[in-house]
Formats: sequence, structure tokens, C-alpha cells
Amino acid sequence: MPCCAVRDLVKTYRTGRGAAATEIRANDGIGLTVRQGEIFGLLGPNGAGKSTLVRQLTGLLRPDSGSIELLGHDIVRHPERAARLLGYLGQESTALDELTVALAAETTGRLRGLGRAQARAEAADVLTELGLEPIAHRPLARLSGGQRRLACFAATLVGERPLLVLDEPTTGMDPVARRAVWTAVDRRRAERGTTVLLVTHNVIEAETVLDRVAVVDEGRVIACDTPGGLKALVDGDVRLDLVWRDEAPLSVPAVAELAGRAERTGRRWTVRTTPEQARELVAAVTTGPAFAALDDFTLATPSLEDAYLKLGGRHGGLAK
Ligand SMILES: Nc1ncnc2c1ncn2[C@@H]1O[C@H](COP(=O)(O)OP(=O)(O)OP(=O)(O)O)[C@@H](O)[C@H]1O
Repeated sequence: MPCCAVRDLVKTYRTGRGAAATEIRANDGIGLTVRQGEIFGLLGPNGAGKSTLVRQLTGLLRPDSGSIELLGHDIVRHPERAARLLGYLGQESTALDELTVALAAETTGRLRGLGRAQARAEAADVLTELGLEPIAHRPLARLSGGQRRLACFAATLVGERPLLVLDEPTTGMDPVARRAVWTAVDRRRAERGTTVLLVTHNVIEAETVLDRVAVVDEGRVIACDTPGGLKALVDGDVRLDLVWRDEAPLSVPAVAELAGRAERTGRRWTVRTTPEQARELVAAVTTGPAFAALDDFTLATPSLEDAYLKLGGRHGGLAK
């Protein structure tokens, strides 16, 4: 039995009234299956429909049509069952904001049916695990963004659930906190077979932690595979990044030719091309006036972002 099976899910938002009324089809026939014990990612640009999908999985939002099964339970018919099956970390901070970190974690355990002593003990263990003891007695509302996010993640782990649904869990976190999150996730998977559904548009994170990824764009799953499988779509290509000190030296013919097809982000130019052509380009820009104007360059194998672009994704749609 899969942990989570979604079929033909459609969700339309209606905003405005009368002539100003508009419809946004945020989920346009989404289908996916998440296996037990898997770390499964939803990757896609802003507005792709990822949060809409997970809010339906958690029973907080009712689909227009389609089905959602979590561990054999029909969540469209019984949305109230979702809370017993999954721990959800949404994008917004919670109603627990006025509580201290320790009390927020303990209260979550109590809300999930643990006795007082057990909730307190589990909360204490999770805070230790995530290095939150030094701020355990400070209110969530008075923490930094990254600290609050980590504290909310800690609360999500108390009163263990077989499925964790994490909507951009590491946003705003420093590298130490990020590592603590992924270690905690990995430990639960290894020790308890916990399944994790992770929403992200951070491609670097997605590549390192996920077993499989569904790429979501405009309310649809446009691909679903392992990160390696997705990258095989662009196998053979390489990515050349050039960073200019100031203006690019357009008097150099190779640079002028590149100007038309490079993707530009400030002083950085990115070109996806064959290894042979990349070698010629590197030779052209590492001599003479081009080299004098060059601040840095890198030649890399394809990333998940390259695969996403090949699938028809939009440039700049994913965070780096
Ligand atoms: N409550 C709402 N009312 C109207 N439109 C909404 C509502 N929530 C989301 N939308 C729209 O639905 C689409 C999908 O939004 P959603 O939040 O699911 O995207 P997302 O992939 O989670 O984006 P992000 O990466 O920015 O979190 C967007 O066009 C968004 O503007």
C-alpha cells in the first residue's frame, strides 16, 4: 500500500465578484504516488500549486474533484483523519506563536493525544536533538525567522506521525539548522520508516535529500523521477557560468555571440551547451581581453535546475 496516492486532483480558487471575478486553477489534474519510507519532493516555481496540493492532503482544503488516499484512508471524504496520519509544517507560523519553544512542542504533543508527562518528555528530547535547548524558554514570536522555523519543525516532530508533510521547512535557516533538520528527517526514516513529503523550490537541497521528485508547473506534474533520472534528461550537456568584473567585453567575437543566448543574472552569464563547445568557449574567454574582464568562471555537470528547464520550466523559476 502506498503511503499517499493522489489522483486527478483539481482545485480552483475564485476571487473577486461579478465582472471582476477570476478563476485560478491552482491544481489541474495532479496525480502522484508516494511510497512508504520515501523522501519525496515537490519541486516547482512560485505559484506552481505545491502548497495548494499539500493543504488538500492535510485535510485543510477541499478539492473540487479527484481523490487523496493516505495510508488507505480517503481524505476527501474524511479530511479529519489527516491530522492523525501526518505531521504538517506549513509556510505560515502557527497559532502557537505566543508560547515558548518548549511549550509549543509540548502542546503539539498534547493536541496529538499524548499524556502530559509523555508530551513533555518527547518535547524535551526533540529540542535537545535539534539544539534548541538554549532558546527553549523564549516565546516563538520573539525569535529570529530561522529560529522560529526550527522551533516549528521541532513541534511537528512531537507525537510521532507516519507521514511528515513539510512545506519549505528550511526557509531562512542557517547551514547548521538545515543540517539538523535533514539529520532529524533521516533518523526518523531509518528508525521508524517515516515517509516525508517535502515542498521546495531550492534545487540544491532537493538534489541531496530526495529519493524522488515530482516537478510541478502550472498545476500539473510535468515529470516524476529520481533526481538522477531527471538529470539524465540533460545528460551530455554541461553548464558554463561566466562572471564578468564589470561590463562583458562585447568586442570579443565569442563573447558577442554568447550575448544573444546566455541567461543573465547581473554580472553572471549562464550557458548550457555540449562539452566540445564549452571547451572552445573556455579557451576563448581565458585569453586576451575576455580573460582580463572575467572575474570567475565554472564548468559544471547538469543540475536538477537544468533538467527542470529542459522540461519547459521558466528561467529563474527555482531558487539556487
Ligand atoms: N487563497 C487563495 N486564493 C486565490 N488564489 C490563490 C490562493 N492560494 C493560492 N492561490 C493561487 O493559486 C496558485 C498556486 O498557489 P500555491 O500557493 O499553491 O503555489 P506554490 O507552488 O505553493 O507557490 P510558492 O512556491 O510560492 O509557495 C497561484 O497562482 C496562487 O496565486
